[in-house]
Amino acid sequence: MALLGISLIVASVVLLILRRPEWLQQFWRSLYRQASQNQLPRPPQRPIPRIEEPKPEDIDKVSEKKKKKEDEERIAVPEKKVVSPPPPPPPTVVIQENGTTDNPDSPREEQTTPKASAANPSDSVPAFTLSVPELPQQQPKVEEPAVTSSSLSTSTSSSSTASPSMMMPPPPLPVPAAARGGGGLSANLTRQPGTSTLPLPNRPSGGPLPNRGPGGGGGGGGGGSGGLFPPPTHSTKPAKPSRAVVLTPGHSPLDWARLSGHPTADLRGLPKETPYLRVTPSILKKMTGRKGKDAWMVLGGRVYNITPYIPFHPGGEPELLRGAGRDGTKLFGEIHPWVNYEGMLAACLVGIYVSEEDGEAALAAAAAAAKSSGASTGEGMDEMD
Ligand code: HEM
Repeated sequence: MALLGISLIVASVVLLILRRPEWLQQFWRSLYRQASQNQLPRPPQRPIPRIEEPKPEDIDKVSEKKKKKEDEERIAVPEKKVVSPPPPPPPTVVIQENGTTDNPDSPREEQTTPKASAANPSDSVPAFTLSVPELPQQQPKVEEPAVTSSSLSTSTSSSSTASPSMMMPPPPLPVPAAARGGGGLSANLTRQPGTSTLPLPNRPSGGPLPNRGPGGGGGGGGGGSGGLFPPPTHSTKPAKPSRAVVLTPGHSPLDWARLSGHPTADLRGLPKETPYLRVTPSILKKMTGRKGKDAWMVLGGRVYNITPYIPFHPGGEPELLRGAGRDGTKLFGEIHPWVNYEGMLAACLVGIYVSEEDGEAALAAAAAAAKSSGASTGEGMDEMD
């Protein structure tokens, strides 16, 4: 009889575990809540053995027999139920309750395995609420078209926040360029003083520019119709027509480079051993390239014999001789400052340009050198004396 009673008790316990009636789960919940309030970090499986009714260890052994009876009575459940009483889901659910302070719904508790379910979907949006306040701040700044600003959800707000930083400044308006077209002369002038950088980017996209007119460095004559893009120094219509001459064969710039570029080239027109001379103004003014004399020219404080270069000068002999017998530095710079005269005339270097006092000694030395060589330049030097 005792055995039968025990078996009945065990059977009832097992049945309770399997069926999990509603009142039992609520009972467990309340128990676990009390326990969790006492100490928060608590393993979920702790309260289980307390709640269980007094179960002697012997019962486990006997329960196998009683199991068959239960099958006959109610449900056909395999041996799992006795071997391992399933850990009740309520503990895990209770943990969630501590955070949300809400009681879970009863029908959801029927799940055997606890699943993460959004108990309060309305509360799970704090991440979006953070980005929301940024929208009203930046929308007035950007002034975007209606496409992006109309329907902006919280997710797209991040993209909208990135766009203003990437956006370029407002494009140059064509209107001021057109308005500026009226004042033809002011085109070049306005670029230099005030808006130094702004007009430049406008130029390619702004359509026709105002007339460059006679101002600037280039547009000399009728520059009114032309002058779209090139700056004044590179205008399509040069101020003066090209004065370049047709060089005779064998006198191209490349030929001059080949002739004067040789290391041993000596085109000074002086005896080879003659040192660099101190050329005074009185000497220089006689070396004009006329009357059988060489043409000397001062460029940058140095005196060059430009005689051998005459047939190579792209500007022609008359132009080149304009600077002969004098200091042609200024004239040279006015016409073609980009020309590297130092390199081109290195083999033609006679000496340095000095004052009369400083050049007396040099004059005597040069005269002596000229007498010893008897060259044509020697005659010139004699005349200088
Ligand atoms: C100071 C006296 C000089 C005058 C008045 C003079 C004048 C000229 C002129 C009118 C031109 C033609 C420019 C054109 O294409 O329209 C020219 C071109 C040229 N001259 Fe002279 N020149 C002088 C001295 C020199 C000297 C000493 C050299 C050599 C170092 C030289 C080298 C050149 C070169 C290389 C060109 C061609 C430039 C170019 O095409 O860009 N010139 N010169």
